Amino acid sequence: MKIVEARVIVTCPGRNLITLKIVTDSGVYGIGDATLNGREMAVVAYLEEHVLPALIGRDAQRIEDIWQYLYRGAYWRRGPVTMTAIAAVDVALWDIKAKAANMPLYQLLGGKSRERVMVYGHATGKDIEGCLAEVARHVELGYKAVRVQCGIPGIATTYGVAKRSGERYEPADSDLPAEHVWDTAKYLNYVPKLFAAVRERFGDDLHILHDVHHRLTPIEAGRLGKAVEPFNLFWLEDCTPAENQEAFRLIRQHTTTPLAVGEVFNSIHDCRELIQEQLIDYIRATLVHAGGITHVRRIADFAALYQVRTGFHGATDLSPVTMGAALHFDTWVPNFGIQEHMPHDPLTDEVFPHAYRFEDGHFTPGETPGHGVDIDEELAAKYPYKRASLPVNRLEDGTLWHW
Ligand SMILES: O=C(O)C(=O)C[C@H](O)[C@H](O)CO
Ligand SMILES: [Mg+2]
Repeated sequence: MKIVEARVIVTCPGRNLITLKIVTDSGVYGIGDATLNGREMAVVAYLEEHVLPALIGRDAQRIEDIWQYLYRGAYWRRGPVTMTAIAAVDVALWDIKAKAANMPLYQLLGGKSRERVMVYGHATGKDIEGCLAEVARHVELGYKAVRVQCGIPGIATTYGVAKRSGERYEPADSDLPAEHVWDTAKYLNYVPKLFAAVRERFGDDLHILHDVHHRLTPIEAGRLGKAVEPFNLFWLEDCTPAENQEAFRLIRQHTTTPLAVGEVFNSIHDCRELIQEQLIDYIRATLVHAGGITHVRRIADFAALYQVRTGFHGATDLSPVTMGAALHFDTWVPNFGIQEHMPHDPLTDEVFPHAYRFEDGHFTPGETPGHGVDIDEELAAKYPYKRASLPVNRLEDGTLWHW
């Protein structure tokens, strides 16, 4: 089954999304997501200039060999641009293999380990009351797990909080990076009150999650984890930047709050100590940014040895193609924890028809052969790329901080 065509489709149906389409001489084609939020065109250039010409004529069935060819063959290994480009190829090839086998992808991976995939939704509010109203809406919709984020008094903008209540949160919201302001002391004083209010209003059964988005130092993260133990969080995410994996030893010494890390990781080497030393509980590295199914399967298998479970990134900058492929992976992977879910804009869903379905706080990937997600190219062409940047963060004195 030879690859005869490989091309990149750039579209912006509400937000920028990059898709790779690989066509074989048998007529079977596959698609992969290549979206790297705020750096989209770097991956487009990498694919078009360096990867796609080398794919033409190769056997689409040789997924592992193509993965190794693109990884080792680049010489410049790893990094988000390289690993996102490899992921797009890999997911498209798994899509082709499963379609050719006439199987939904989860069957090819090893079959179902569960009937359905629990997801968490995002409740965001300008203040605690606003967030509680959003939690109530999610509970009404059937969610069993909700990530809670709210505005912090005295800080003009806070990560994860939509501009207007009830609106979708999209951080890449301006041509050039918007400048946000951060104050750790105000955040640490306030955020435990949010968890207390959620527990009081919704009881003990609802799973609650929170994303610190890399803003604390290790000792501050330890202090927060310890302070919020009574509220029994499902996880505390990205409590400190994780380039320094050792930092998590300090946090672990201070708290039993479960920790999730890894949405910015692109390789098993980014999380090797975190997993091996059992410094985290959930690994968030996912298909699109970490080399596709071929590589993330290695991360998940390695994590399973240490009872670390998956909790894949699933923000709206990960296209429906990643969502579909991730749901097949989640259905198979033995050490599944939870899957993030942020609904896409209805227009995005129209451009990417898909087989996955939400019901009662869970998703099922569908039975369509492949990963079950397609692209309507005619519709996609109506929405051209529009540059959009993620914000930057500064402390009140102007020091550049982690966003
Ligand atoms: O969904 C999350 O947990 C995020 O942290 C979302 C990120 O800010 C987003 O994917 C950045 O592109
Ligand atoms: Mg996050």
